[in-house]
Parts: sequence; C-alpha cells; structure tokens
Amino acid sequence: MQPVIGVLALQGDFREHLAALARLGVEGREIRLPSELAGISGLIIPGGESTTIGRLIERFGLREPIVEFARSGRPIWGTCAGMIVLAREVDPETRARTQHLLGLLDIVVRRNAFGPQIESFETDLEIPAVGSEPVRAVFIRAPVVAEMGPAVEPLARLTDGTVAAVRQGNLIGTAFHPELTGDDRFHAWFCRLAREHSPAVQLEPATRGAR
Ligand SMILES: NC(=O)CC[C@H](N)C(=O)O
Repeated sequence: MQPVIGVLALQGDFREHLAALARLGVEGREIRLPSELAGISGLIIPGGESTTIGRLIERFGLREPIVEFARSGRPIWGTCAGMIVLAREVDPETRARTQHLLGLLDIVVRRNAFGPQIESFETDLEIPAVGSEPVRAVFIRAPVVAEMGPAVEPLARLTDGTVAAVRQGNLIGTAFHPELTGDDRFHAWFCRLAREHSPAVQLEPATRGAR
C-alpha cells in the first residue's frame, strides 16, 4: 500500500514538496490541524521561515501531536527551516528572540550560516543513503548543523566537512531543498522509510522488544 505523506502547510514551500510527491505518484496531504495527522505515514516540515513556522505550530496546537507522531516511530523530515524547527537548539548568536523549537532532533543549528553575502548557492552532494549518483543541493539562507548528539548520523557533508543533512532514527534534517531540483530521489527514499513505518505494519511494543 502506498503511504500518504503529510506536508506541514502553515508557511513556506510546502507546495513544492507536494509537487515532488505527486511526480512520484505518492499522495501528499496538506497538514494544518492536529486531526489531519491521522492516517499519515510520514511528515515533511518544509523550508520557509523557522520563526513563523514555529509560532504557527504553537498557535495551531500542533506541537504535542507532532511530538507524538515522532514517538510513534513514523518519519519526520525537515528541510531548511523545517530542520531548524525540529532541532534541540539554535546557536545563541543566530537565534531569533522568539524561536519555538520542537526539540526532537539532537542537534544545534546555526541559522543563515553562510552569511548575507551568500544568500543562496548550489552544489553536488554525495548522499549514499539516497543513491550512488551525487544529489544537486540548493541552499537558500541555509542553516548548518553545528553540533550533533551521539544518536545522530551525518547523511551529507559539504567539501569543508560542514554537516548538511542528518538522520536520528526516524528523524531527518536537510539544510538544503531537494524539493526544488526535480531530482526526487530524496523524496523517494523518505517515502520508503514512511512505508516501512506505516501505522498499518507497525509492530506492537512487545513484539518489537523481542526482535
Ligand atoms: N530556506 C529556508 O528555509 C531558510 C531558513 C531561514 N533562514 C530560517 O532561519 O528560518
């Protein structure tokens, strides 16, 4: 069965994520209300403005439902601002005065890390998890991962070693925007994770413990 992927549609480039899912023949659903998370196998938090997305998550009562969604084992992927919102902490120098975070991914991010001179750039990244051919990565006022907890694995680095994508179990963060390039391998990989963790095939905790 194909999973249904939710895309948080409060602000930012959620339409581009929905378009990428449509190209893959996967059903995407705009999420604005807690009730809309029912029946969703994976959730994408798009790029945009992390302070706005964070504020709207609070206002729409989505914080606890999203934390609960993560606890259920279903995957959540944050791109750019979405990765910031997932993070445990924003480095104090780049933190906005009001910066609501979900605190799920054990990383410290630095916002707008490439400085005002370099608003945006593109580069090819090796992301073995996604495929053997390099992935074109678009960075727009992008954050970087400044620190990672022990459970976090880097999925991609820039040539200077800067971490640009991470995974911590069912939580994924990318500093760049795979939804903007037309190369949908990252979305395809995320949909595979979602399929594996779809509620329909989830194991009971006792069974899981016995594995
Ligand atoms: N492209 C983006 O998502 C930019 C993120 C933005 N700079 C922020 O801090 O929220």
